[in-house]
Amino acid sequence: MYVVPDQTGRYAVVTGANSGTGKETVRRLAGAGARVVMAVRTIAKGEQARAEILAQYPDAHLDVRRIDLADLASVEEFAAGLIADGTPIDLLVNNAGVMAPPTRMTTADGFELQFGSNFLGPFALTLRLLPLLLSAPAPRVATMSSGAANFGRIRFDDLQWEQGYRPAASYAQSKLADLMFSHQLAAIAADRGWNLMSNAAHPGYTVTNLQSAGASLGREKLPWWHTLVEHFNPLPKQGVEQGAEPLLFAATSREAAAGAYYGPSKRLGLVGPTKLAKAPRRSLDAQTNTRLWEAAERLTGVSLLDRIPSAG
Ligand SMILES: NC(=O)c1ccc[n+]([C@@H]2O[C@H](COP(=O)([O-])OP(=O)(O)OC[C@H]3O[C@@H](n4cnc5c(N)ncnc54)[C@H](O)[C@@H]3O)[C@@H](O)[C@H]2O)c1
Repeated sequence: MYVVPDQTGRYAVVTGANSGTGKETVRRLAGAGARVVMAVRTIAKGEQARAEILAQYPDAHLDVRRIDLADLASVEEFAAGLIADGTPIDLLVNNAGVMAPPTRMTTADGFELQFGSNFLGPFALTLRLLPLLLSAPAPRVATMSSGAANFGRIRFDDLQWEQGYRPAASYAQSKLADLMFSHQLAAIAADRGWNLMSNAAHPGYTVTNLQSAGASLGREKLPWWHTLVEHFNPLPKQGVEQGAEPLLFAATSREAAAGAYYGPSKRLGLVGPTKLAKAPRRSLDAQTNTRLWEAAERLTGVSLLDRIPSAG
């Protein structure tokens, strides 16, 4: 079991903090002494998770705040709240995500739901919080990708899946985009001499709400392929305590490195202790990563130069 080093004095923001690996990440960060902003879409669910964590760690400093990553105005409002507070952010954990709505859905801004909430929302959030991150002494941005990134391809000619939506391929694209974003942020930080560590993780196969039926995704019942996977799947699965470890390692370990990608080490990389994961080749091409970054700046209207006027 990975032991999170002392986080006393560190201020963290975790998205998707009310369930799954996000809630476990908050629990372990709080247990190690961090103050944590629990960024959630539904305040009541966030408060419920907060109460559960406080039952274990009564002295934890947990602040539940609303963000909808599928709505750029909500991302801006959330960031504005933190900017108004002015507290330097030591750690941003881009954990939240959705998987494979059976039919094409869109965000408030008209983006395909997975590309919008798994990649563009976190992209805008990270850029908006950069000034607060860069005012912390040793800031980190840990981003949750997925083994699905291995099967992803960035469809620059149809990022929003307007020509033939495929749920799993769209999820894979969004998670590859997360990894490319993490690599590109690390490259930018190195280039500009920022003391900011950007890295990424994937949780292997972890039992969470991600795979459940959910009316909010238009999924009254599980997709057929998921039922097959559940019944015949010989793949190992793990609980959130284990599944959150690569992300916690990326976010807190003194051995973690900028630009690195972490995942479980055993049985097809789906379970087991954390180790460096092999990033898909497609996530390592600097030119393509720059192209994706520029597309994200255009689509979100949030750019690096706006955030850090003196940069460049
Ligand atoms: N569980 C797995 O096996 C697995 C595998 C690979 C990657 N992942 C990744 O792990 C991360 C966490 O997922 P999980 O497995 O804990 O599932 P989960 O469904 O329990 O957690 C996802 C969280 O994201 C939040 N979220 C979704 N859309 C949001 C939005 N628009 N705005 C704000 N929050 C939003 C949800 O409310 C929830 O709290 C995701 O990024 C997912 O892609 C999970």
